[in-house]
Amino acid sequence: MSVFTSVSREQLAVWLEAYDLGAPTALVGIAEGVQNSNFFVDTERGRHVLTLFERGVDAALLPFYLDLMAHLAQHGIPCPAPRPMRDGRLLGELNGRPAALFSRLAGASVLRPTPAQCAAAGAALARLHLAGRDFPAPPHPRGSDWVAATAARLRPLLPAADAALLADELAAQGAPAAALPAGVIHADLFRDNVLFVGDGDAPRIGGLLDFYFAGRGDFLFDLAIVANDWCDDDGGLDAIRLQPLLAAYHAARPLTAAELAAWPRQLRAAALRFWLSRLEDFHCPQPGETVTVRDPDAYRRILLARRALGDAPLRLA
Ligand SMILES: Nc1ncnc2c1ncn2[C@@H]1O[C@H](COP(=O)(O)OP(=O)(O)OP(=O)(O)O)[C@@H](O)[C@H]1O
Ligand SMILES: N[C@@H](CCO)C(=O)O
Repeated sequence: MSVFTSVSREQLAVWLEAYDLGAPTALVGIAEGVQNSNFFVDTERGRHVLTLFERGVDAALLPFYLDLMAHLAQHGIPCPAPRPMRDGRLLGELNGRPAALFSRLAGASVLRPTPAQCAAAGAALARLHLAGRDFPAPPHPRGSDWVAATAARLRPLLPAADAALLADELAAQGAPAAALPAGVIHADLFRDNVLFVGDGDAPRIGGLLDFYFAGRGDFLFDLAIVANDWCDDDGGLDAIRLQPLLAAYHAARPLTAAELAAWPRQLRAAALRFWLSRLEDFHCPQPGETVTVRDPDAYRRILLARRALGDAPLRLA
């Protein structure tokens, strides 16, 4: 279920008067998604997606997210482009929620990506990093401060073995060994946030969605998030999918020696971040938040498997 706040055709028609897009011709709630309320909206002048932002998204950061998506779209990244109102505003309010209208993108997400789709995702991530490199951004909201605070809050709630694993991993992460190339990162580019068109052997990316964890961060952390989700094989990393992902990323933005050395640790940092957020959603659900809890144990398994890989630098084939 992903329409948490409903919108009537009458409300939509009034709201659309602020835009230069004509009257609405269709309004359909979107079933996918677990955080915001999304609708396909057609008007006399185009096809759009309407998003009502629910409580899980930090409303203070919405102007940044919308400006970022506008910037990336202008630089050729296939992300939803916010539609400006007649007076230039990107963000409005509908039915008591902050709301925005976006370009409707083509394609569908895939649960089992092919090697070619992994390569397309790697290239798209590198292009996103290059396009957002100089865009002013606050730190992404799930960085080291959030990790430390969330770990401290969760530790008393966890079984002893999990609390020990958490403490050990935090100690192992420690301070970064070297500054890594940084800029705007997506920070949540899971498979369900990428739309593909074309078949699995000749894919084209139709859309990169859901920028609501974006901010400034290490590019390698973003790549590790993608590798952990796209290339996981029951905890292990599947080389058949990982190699094309990394090679395509590297071809568009070559990884530095410091990044190759930091890879094992970033895989663990990325696994830890999602283990913690899933544990937080499970143990400390926020009143009024709509987020569906995803399995924390999947990321506990991924963290354990990445720890078992050791510290050898990444070697690109
Ligand atoms: N601009 C767009 N063009 C086409 N489809 C879109 C667009 N934005 C969203 N969608 C569709 O809506 C679905 C839900 O969107 P999204 O993933 O942003 O949901 P959410 O609830 O906001 O976030 P989450 O990823 O946390 O579930 C997507 O899977 C996709 O099918
Ligand atoms: N991608 C996240 C949820 C949405 O941020 C997860 O799988 O835990």
